Amino acid sequence: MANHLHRHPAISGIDGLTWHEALSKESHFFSGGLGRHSGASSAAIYRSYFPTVLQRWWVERVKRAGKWLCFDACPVIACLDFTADRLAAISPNAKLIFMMRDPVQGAFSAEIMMRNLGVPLSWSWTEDVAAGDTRFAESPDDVATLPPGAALPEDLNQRLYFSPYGLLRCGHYADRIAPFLRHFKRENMMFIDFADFTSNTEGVVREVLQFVGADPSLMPFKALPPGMQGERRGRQMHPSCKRKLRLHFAEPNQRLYALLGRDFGWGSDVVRSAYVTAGGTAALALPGSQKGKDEAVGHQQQGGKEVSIAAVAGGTKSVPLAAMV
Ligand SMILES: Nc1ncnc2c1ncn2[C@@H]1O[C@H](COP(=O)(O)OS(=O)(=O)O)[C@@H](OP(=O)(O)O)[C@H]1O
Repeated sequence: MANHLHRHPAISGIDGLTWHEALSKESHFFSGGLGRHSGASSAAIYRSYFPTVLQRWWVERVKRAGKWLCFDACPVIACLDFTADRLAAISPNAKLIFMMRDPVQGAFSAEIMMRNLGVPLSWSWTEDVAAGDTRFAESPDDVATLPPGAALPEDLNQRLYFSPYGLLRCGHYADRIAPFLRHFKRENMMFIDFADFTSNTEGVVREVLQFVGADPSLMPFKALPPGMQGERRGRQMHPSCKRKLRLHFAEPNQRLYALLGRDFGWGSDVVRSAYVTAGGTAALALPGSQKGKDEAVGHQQQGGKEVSIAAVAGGTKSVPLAAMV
């Protein structure tokens, strides 16, 4: 999406760094790109990431392409709850676009991206689920309500990117959207299913242009290669891990669908999951059931492995994407 928006004559991205393609679309300002004591609350400093007002003059007066718009396609903005009020203080009328991918796919994409960058992760979604598996252990989110201007924890990025639960938390979309709903008008927020973007890229790009107030007719659509594509190099999520993640996300996904009044259909293959309990009795767990309860009921220890049996019932990541300022 960022690559498409860059093509519009009225839209500028950030003036990014060059060593990785992510840095030409993502400021990482709110997650401490300028240091954890930088406050990440200053409008002037945030503005310095973007082209100068000379660009506005060029776009609006010379090219006559409409109102000049800038965007920051930094997914961590929406992964960190404390960013909502900082962003609102800087740009209260920003248009927010949340592009959300099936969080199971998103979690694997995140691991692949980090491994391809050479990050030595101590865990992998390619491994079988084991008894007491720490990959799914909940960790506290002690930065959720960090006050504006407060210093960021030194290990914020490690927690966000390197800890499995840090990544899973990003996929609890209803919870991540909630702070933004408190600080921004609903009509300034747009929600996109990544699957719609990939299957109907032109249509979704056009909708985004209309939403932000850019004239779609000024940008003839062109198919582009996927941005930030992660080479799999034969790596696959372990089936047991995938099932466990499906169950992990079933309840947060249902809350997202209720919040937005729209069923994204992620993991519809595990609509009903029958587990074998330790006593050998099958228990039915529905995606809307209470968080944590499913796992307590449904997993059996067999030779040190945790076993779940999913009954398939029909059918077969963020991320949040951009803040327009
Ligand atoms: N047009 C199009 N079609 C299909 N897939 C696409 C497209 N654009 C981006 N992608 C896939 O999106 C993943 C990268 O997303 P992001 O650029 O948002 O990365 S990040 O979240 O900012 O890290 C990354 O997913 P994976 O390859 O699964 O890792 C990209 O391949």
